[in-house]
Amino acid sequence: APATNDTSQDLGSGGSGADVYDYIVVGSGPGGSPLATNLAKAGYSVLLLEAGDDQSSDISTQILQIGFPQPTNRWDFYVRHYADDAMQCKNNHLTWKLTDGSFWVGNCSAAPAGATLLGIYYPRGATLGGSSVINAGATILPSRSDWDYIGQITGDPSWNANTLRQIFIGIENNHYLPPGTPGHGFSGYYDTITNNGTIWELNPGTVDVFKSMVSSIGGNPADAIQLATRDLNNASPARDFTQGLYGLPVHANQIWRRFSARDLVLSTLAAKKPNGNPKYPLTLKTHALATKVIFDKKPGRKPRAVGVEYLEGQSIYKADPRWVPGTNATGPPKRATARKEVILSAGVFNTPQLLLLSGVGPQADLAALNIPLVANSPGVGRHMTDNQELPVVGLAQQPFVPLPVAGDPQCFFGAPGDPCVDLWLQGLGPYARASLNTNAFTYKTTFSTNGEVDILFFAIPFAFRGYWRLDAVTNFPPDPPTTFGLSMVKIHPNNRAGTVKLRSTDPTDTPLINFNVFTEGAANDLGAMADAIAWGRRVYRNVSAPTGPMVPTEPPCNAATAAGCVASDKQFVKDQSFGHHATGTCAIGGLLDNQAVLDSKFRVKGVTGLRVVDGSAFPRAPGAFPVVGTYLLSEKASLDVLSDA
Ligand SMILES: Cc1cc2nc3c(=O)[nH]c(=O)nc-3n(C[C@H](O)[C@H](O)[C@H](O)COP(=O)(O)OP(=O)(O)OC[C@H]3O[C@@H](n4cnc5c(N)ncnc54)[C@H](O)[C@@H]3O)c2cc1C
Repeated sequence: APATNDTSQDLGSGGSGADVYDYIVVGSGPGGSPLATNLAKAGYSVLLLEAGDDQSSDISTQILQIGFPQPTNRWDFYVRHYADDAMQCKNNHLTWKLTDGSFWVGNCSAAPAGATLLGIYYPRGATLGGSSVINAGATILPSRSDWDYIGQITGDPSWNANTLRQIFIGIENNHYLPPGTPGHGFSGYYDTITNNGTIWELNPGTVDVFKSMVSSIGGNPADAIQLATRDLNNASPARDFTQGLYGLPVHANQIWRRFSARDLVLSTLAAKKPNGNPKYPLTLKTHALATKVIFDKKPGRKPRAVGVEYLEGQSIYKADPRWVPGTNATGPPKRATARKEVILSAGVFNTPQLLLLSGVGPQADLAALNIPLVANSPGVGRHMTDNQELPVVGLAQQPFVPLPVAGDPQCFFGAPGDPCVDLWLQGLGPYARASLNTNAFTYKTTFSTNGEVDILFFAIPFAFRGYWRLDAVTNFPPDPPTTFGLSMVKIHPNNRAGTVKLRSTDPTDTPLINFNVFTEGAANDLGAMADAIAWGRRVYRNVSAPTGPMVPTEPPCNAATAAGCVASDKQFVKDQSFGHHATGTCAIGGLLDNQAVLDSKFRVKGVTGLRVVDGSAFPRAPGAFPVVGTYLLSEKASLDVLSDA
């Protein structure tokens, strides 16, 4: 049975009674849950601490199409893109808090009097299952070179593309390809699905845009629908180098029920022995905010992680939208002890925060906050990267209206009484079918450094300009129904200049987060994105009637030639691009690289008994989307931890 949402509950079973376990895992997202459940299935007692609660009973967390970040399942971070206020101010999607407590979104020039600038909204999942419960589900394997790169920088031959593909085959439960298709798995836990072409037949306007995209690289526009069902995770060695239109796989099953890391935890907890006792020694505590790793420090030996401190209580972290000033933990910090290891999987912002609070980080930063030094690790909270995104927006000659499907009721995004939810529960209706964002177009710009595609587009009749709270008042008009977005995602960004630093020593405070976008490798990244914008404009102009020719509107540029737009396009990208795939704040690297926080086995350098297994560990952004790569990291780490057990 699903866990309850009661405050600070010990929802598992197999712990030892006292707060002593073989392993303690902090965070239940794609980094933590596979590892925690694998260790428990191997017979080790595991405590899984999760600061959020279990929202399984919220139907919107089950239906992929209506799974948005909710106040009950997210933490709201507000980040900077630049240290420089003037540069930051140009962003059109800054969030401000007004004097009456409400939120307003817009750039600095129009901010209401008295408004307090919070920053650029950057939600993360904070619930059982982490961000995999609220994300868009896009499941795109990293490039082969992303895995080989880790092998190169660490000298560890277990990091290579073939091994990681085998791990993928082991976890995937593919619902869109014929069983036996090479490079895929059909009996794992990670459901994958993509469109079967029907969605495009219902959306002829989108297909008109597809045709122009296909023509732009010399393809046959008549093949557009078939191409938009192709497998983007195919095992061909040419995959990473090949431009074109594909189906975009997502983590969901054949009725588009979201798979998330939560499923792994709940199914492991639910498994019973014949006598009815829990089968696996996994203990889950929700509403448990880890605040510190406890170290055993003996002279002449590296400090050893022996447990964690945690606070119990709902919504005690200040990024929780339900947090109200004065909310406290339900008691003093508790302690749990790990006989073997502590593993941090608290996500790209919270794992470095925890390390810093525990005394592992840049020595000077820790000294400035009077945090006793456990290990000087200059790379903690540094080298953060992100896949910057931006839509190339165009207007069509007519609105994008899908053809009606006989019998389909009007849907209400899961609001009470939504008839589409009732249908979905029977495996029917619009929510049980592919949505429009199940397409991808891979594009190689002239700035690709290794011959691989370096931009991924998804094509939707909507301009996806980033994230902000849905209850905020926005300072921009709604888009007309003729709007289309070629949403671009920068693959292999060169910038790793982002930072996560402590705001204070209060573990319920959010850290200070600055992506320092386009600081490193900017000529390449901005060049590629400007190249891709020019391609998007060409695509729009060549869309056939009745949808086209379309008029490119954003980024705005009235120059007569494509070359004339490059400078303003780059500036627009600098001002308005956004991200939500942050990785790399505790990166794996070579033993001699003092910026590498982890060795190739996820062990935190400078101490023992402590690993980091989540999106923080990537030394470069894994492809265009990080989530499936994070599950693969966790599976690989499971092998490493078990081999040391
Ligand atoms: C809105 C949104 C859309 C996205 N869309 C996609 C997509 O389509 N495809 C894709 O590949 N990626 C997507 N991502 C990114 C992807 O989901 C994340 O990269 C991935 O989930 C990271 O996994 P993780 O385990 O590192 O961290 P998370 O998933 O963030 O999990 C961390 C967990 O740790 C818990 N935690 C944090 N601190 C503590 C603490 N101190 N004590 C106890 N628990 C703690 C949190 O509550 C959370 O549950 C999206 C993300 C968001 C937010």
